[in-house]
Amino acid sequence: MHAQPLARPVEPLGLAVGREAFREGMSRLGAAVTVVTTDGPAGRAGFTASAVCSVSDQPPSLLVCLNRSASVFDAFSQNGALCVNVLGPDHEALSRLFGGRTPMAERFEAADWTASVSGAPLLDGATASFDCRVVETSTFGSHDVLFCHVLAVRLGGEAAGLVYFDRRYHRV
Ligand SMILES: NC(=O)C1=CN([C@@H]2O[C@H](COP(=O)(O)OP(=O)(O)OC[C@H]3O[C@@H](n4cnc5c(N)ncnc54)[C@H](O)[C@@H]3O)[C@@H](O)[C@H]2O)C=CC1
Ligand SMILES: Cc1cc2nc3c(=O)[nH]c(=O)nc-3n(C[C@H](O)[C@H](O)[C@H](O)COP(=O)(O)O)c2cc1C
Repeated sequence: MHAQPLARPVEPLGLAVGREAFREGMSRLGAAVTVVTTDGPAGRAGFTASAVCSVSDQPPSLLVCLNRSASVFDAFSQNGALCVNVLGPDHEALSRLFGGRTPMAERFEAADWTASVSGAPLLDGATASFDCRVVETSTFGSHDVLFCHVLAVRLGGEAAGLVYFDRRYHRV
């Protein structure tokens, strides 16, 4: 048997990777929808986030990617604490509210909240909530990546979720 040559002709892959092609591809990477909240000296704030990821279970940690141009950016970077609230199937309207361009008071009026250990608002009825302290921040492109130590986890009654895929919400 002869070994196959390693080099193969390069085939066209499709769209060149500009912003639009990147977003088109990313629209097919389904993700859980969360509302990330904070409270502290810089005030209460929250935004819808799909760029949330588990990092390590020792120490229990996760990351959140936050656009520096978001109105909530200063509150998050100054408070140093946040809560990741994983949304359930009935939270589509809440996700839209926290998804931008709505005054902060109006966003929070739409649901019930409990203060967590870190001070960040925990969403009552969330599928799961991760109360966190921000321990490290990296700046990359338009976003800051917030590395967080998880201080406490609260589980909701039912393991049901909301996924954002193909620019639409899907109940899981
Ligand atoms: N990671 C992020 O910052 C995300 C931001 N969004 C915001 O919601 C708007 C609507 O999103 P879609 O309906 O999904 O349509 P879209 O065509 O704007 O985005 C498609 C996908 O690209 C990614 N994406 C969008 N904007 C991004 C950004 N600034 N940085 C990194 N990744 C980004 C996300 O995975 C998104 O689901 C976006 O224009 C953006 O403002 C939505 C999802 C993730
Ligand atoms: C489904 C969905 C997912 C989003 N995910 C993120 C995210 O992971 N990171 C981010 O910075 N913004 C994300 N956004 C956009 C923010 O929610 C939005 O910029 C934020 O609410 C601030 O908006 P504002 O500047 O009008 O207050 C997402 C929006 C939607 C609708």
